[in-house]
Amino acid sequence: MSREQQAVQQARKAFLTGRSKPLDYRIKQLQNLKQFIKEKTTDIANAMRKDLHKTANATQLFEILGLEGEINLAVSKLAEWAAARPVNKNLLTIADDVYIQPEPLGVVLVIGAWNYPIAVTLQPLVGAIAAGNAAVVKPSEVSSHTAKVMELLPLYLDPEMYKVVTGGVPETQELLRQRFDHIFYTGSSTVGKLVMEAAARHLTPVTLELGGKSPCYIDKNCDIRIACRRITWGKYMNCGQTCIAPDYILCESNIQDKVINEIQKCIQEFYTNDPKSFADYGRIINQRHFKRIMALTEGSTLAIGGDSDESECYIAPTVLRDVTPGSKVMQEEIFGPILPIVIVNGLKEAIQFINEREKPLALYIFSSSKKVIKQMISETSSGALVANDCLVHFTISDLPFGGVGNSGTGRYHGKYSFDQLSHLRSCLIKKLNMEGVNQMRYPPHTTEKLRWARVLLLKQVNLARWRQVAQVAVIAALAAFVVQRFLRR
Ligand SMILES: NC(=O)c1ccc[n+]([C@@H]2O[C@H](COP(=O)([O-])OP(=O)(O)OC[C@H]3O[C@@H](n4cnc5c(N)ncnc54)[C@H](O)[C@@H]3O)[C@@H](O)[C@H]2O)c1
Ligand SMILES: CC(C)=CCC/C(C)=C/CC/C(C)=C/C=O
Repeated sequence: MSREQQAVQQARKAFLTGRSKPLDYRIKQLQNLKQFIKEKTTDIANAMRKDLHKTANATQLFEILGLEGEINLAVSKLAEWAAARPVNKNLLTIADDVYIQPEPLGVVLVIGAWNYPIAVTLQPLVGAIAAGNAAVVKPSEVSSHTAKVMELLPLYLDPEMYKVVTGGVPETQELLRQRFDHIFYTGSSTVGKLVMEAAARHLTPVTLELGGKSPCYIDKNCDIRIACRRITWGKYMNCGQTCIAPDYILCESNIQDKVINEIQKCIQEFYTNDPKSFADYGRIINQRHFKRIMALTEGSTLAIGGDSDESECYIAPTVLRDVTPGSKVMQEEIFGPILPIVIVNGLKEAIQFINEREKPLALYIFSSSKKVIKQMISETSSGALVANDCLVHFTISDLPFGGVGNSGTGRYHGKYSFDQLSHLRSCLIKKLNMEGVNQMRYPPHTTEKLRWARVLLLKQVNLARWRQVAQVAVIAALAAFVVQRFLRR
């Protein structure tokens, strides 16, 4: 039996004991997860520096804070999320208990990516634990140092219920041959398709947190200085290796020079004149990606940056101007510090440009006009839309985070993680009395019964607005009528 098979079997066995169901157990595991990130702060920071040249503070700010917030929220809201959820009823079921009962799915496979390895691997795990599942966690082998730290997780969590399997493509493929109750994958759309294919063999539902090109439209009617500050931050953070980084700028030709000028000033302000020796400027994860990104710049005109050093996987913050839609850099997600500017002739053309391509994970618009922002919202589709800023939607636990179409399927963060990794079971508990009310659904199906069925089924009842007494009165009246109509014949 392979190591992967063993891990899944043990996790399933642990799940079947039922011990992950009580909320106290889940809360304890979530607290232990928090203890892990607290006690391993230095190990995580060191690993992140080795993998991605991130400073300890950047790791705290962009990975740990969000994870901590998600854990705190899950701990404080778990009782509410896990409770039965009463629903509105129709008159036919007014006397019944009708509610949604969230229940654990079983064993969840979490496959993480390398760019924010802690955030994108452990935030889904928070949802899996909160929802009462067992989990097998597969950190990305590409961020190998951080993966090594995550191997220590079972020292903090129930080691039979939560497994960490490290390894590369063969190990992931072996995992994907196993049967899971949900697969939560973060990574590229190409591998996302393979994950979905493997999941389909077991009819396993998937969440796919993918990527793609996230456009950024700058309207001429906007404070270009402020817009460029926020775009520069969102683009060059983690050396452009952020799933929701603005991939390219769309703007009119008459503001292009100003945009370039303002971005140049911000690069200097944020990363100094020498980003290569500046601690808060990152590195490309490996030479394969370095070569891929450098090749994307071929055939386009350089406006800012362009320096690189393969031995250090360093690529300077770079802007390309007057980029054509057919250029290499516009054919795939850049996932690096290259920012192309594509010229469009106003909002309408920008919208058309966006709609002719895959639905993005994030769409950014900078404008002082509410009307322009509204038009962008109503005439396009994307996982998220942010106006006049970049990335910050990721920090709001009440916003579902996820893509649409090619950028992903499913969503998470906060209660969305809990729901995504739960089965929302429909429950209807009827009593064995009041049989008279049911006459209208039994044969023979007369026209008169159908008339009653229309009333009983189509009339929605909002229980919150009804008092107990009113309910009883309606039930009594209905029962009396039906008994009189059908049973006395
Ligand atoms: N939507 C999000 O939340 C989010 C977050 C981070 C990254 N991303 C996207 O991820 C992409 C970058 O990540 P990546 O794909 O380079 O990460 P990656 O190479 O680390 O792959 C992700 C995971 O898939 C596994 N994998 C890779 N190839 C495989 C194969 N052939 N078969 C089975 N498993 C395989 C890896 O082991 C890893 O655990 C970008 O497109 C980015 O936008 C999305
Ligand atoms: C701390 C603030 C203001 C914002 C954080 C935004 C951020 C780091 C987003 C990255 C989200 C993420 C894990 C993307 C995956 O590629």
